[in-house]
Amino acid sequence: MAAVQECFISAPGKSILHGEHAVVHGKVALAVSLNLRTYLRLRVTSSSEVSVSLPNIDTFLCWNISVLKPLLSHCTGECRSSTELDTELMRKLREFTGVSDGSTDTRSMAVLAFLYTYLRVFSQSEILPGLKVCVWSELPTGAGLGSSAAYSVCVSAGLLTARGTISSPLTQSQETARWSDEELELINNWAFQGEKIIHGNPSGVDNAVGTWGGFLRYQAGKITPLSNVPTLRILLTNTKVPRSTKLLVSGVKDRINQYPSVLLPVLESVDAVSQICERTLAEMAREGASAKHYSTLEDLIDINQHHLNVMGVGHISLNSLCQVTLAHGLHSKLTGAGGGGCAITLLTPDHPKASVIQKHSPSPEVVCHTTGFFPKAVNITWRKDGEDVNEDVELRETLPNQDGSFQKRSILKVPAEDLQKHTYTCVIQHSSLKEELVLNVIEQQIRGGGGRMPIIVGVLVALVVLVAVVAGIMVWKKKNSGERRKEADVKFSENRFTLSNS
Ligand SMILES: Nc1ncnc2c1ncn2[C@@H]1O[C@H](COP(=O)(O)OP(=O)(O)O)[C@@H](O)[C@H]1O
Ligand SMILES: C[C@@](O)(CCOP(=O)(O)O)CC(=O)O
Repeated sequence: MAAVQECFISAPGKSILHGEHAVVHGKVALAVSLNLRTYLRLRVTSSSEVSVSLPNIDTFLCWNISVLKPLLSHCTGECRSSTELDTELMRKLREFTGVSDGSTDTRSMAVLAFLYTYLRVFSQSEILPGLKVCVWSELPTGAGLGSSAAYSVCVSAGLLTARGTISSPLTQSQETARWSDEELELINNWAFQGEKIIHGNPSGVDNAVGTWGGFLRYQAGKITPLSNVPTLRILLTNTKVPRSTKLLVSGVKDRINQYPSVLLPVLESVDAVSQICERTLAEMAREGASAKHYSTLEDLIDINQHHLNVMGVGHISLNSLCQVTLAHGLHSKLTGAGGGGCAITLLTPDHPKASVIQKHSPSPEVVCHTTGFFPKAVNITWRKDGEDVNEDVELRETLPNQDGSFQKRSILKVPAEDLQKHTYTCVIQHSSLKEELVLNVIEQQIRGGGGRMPIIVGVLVALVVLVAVVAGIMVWKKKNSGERRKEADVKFSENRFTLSNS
């Protein structure tokens, strides 16, 4: 396979709905990719140096290839295996970089993971190539959103592409291209090694989401994409309390060893939480979301948050976040390794607020406008003296609001005299309403259910990183690309490359 000289790759972060920590011990986790990504630009150079820029962690390093080559002296035959960590290479790298075994230092971990992958991927090639690599991210580092996995996925995909082990997926005429499942699996395996270096004992769920994207069920290495899921609104809040995944994961292990009879049933219970959640989401997608479904999801969040506290990965900042949201009727839990970092809050359906407006120019018409509702599905119809009106109706597209709710309008063309002679009503049906919302045109009412969400969003806004719509594949947004697109040749969006010439 021909190696490429230059590539631009990105991988998403993730949020775990349920199953963090338990997944390290073979239980089920449910996780979803975020529209926050890590980016890598790699260039093969004719120089004898490998230079790495990691601006998020203030790290800019350069090595001469002649000092790296001896680190591979033990490598013969099987040295390119992507499934097992080469402990001898790790020992040499620790000696070379001066990083101790128990270190959790951000820069050291990132550099070790990069050098390890570089040396192993190119261990069987004639020469170690000169490279210029830059990795940067929209994800907060060490906040539970899988920044280390997104980093490892980008590094693995970039180096494997440069080595020619996986194909360059783009041709000149293509805007998007996909790696094959085999190639994605290879990227994922190598990324898992990177995760082992950074985390110590990862389950593999983070790199799986970073590689495949979308909504996944993960258990003991088995990755199952879940497509039959409803759209949920999840508020993601960063407590900004720093913590180390590596220490938290090993702390849970110690606790299990100390109190197996207490902790093992807790892990079983978390497993059951993930499974009930999965079934509930499938039911919501199949039958439509009901208040009972939401109540189940809220119960599961509360139960799991208690379990995570029992595992010893809670934090006072997370407890107060849960209390603040609960005071407004909303349920939260930590996401990722905990000990600080991020939490998720399930936002509940919102009632539509509605109004009708009469317009006389350019032609007489009435506009029925409804906004602030969630989920997206809504029905707006018109009635004349109680009978449905289907003619002269222009139904506009449902549009998103900034807070994740939606708005929609319907326009009825009707002569002014008809409005005097007949009773026209606009009727709104939405799953959050017990009864349909009926607005009389002449009264020009402004009505609607009282939404509590604006208050909540206001309360949390200082902490909010992102309001994520969590379901299905999160497509990379062009409008957010700004400066990045100018540099972009190739993007890796979930499991796709996207060519960007602008
Ligand atoms: N943008 C980045 N540049 C370099 N290294 C990164 C970057 N993002 C993450 N990392 C590496 O991943 C580590 C964070 O991993 P971890 O503690 O598991 O947190 P997270 O929950 O964000 O994955 C950092 O210490 C660093 O080594
Ligand atoms: C705690 C754990 O379940 C998730 C860790 O996620 P993060 O590194 O905090 O983003 C560990 C793992 O699954 O490897």
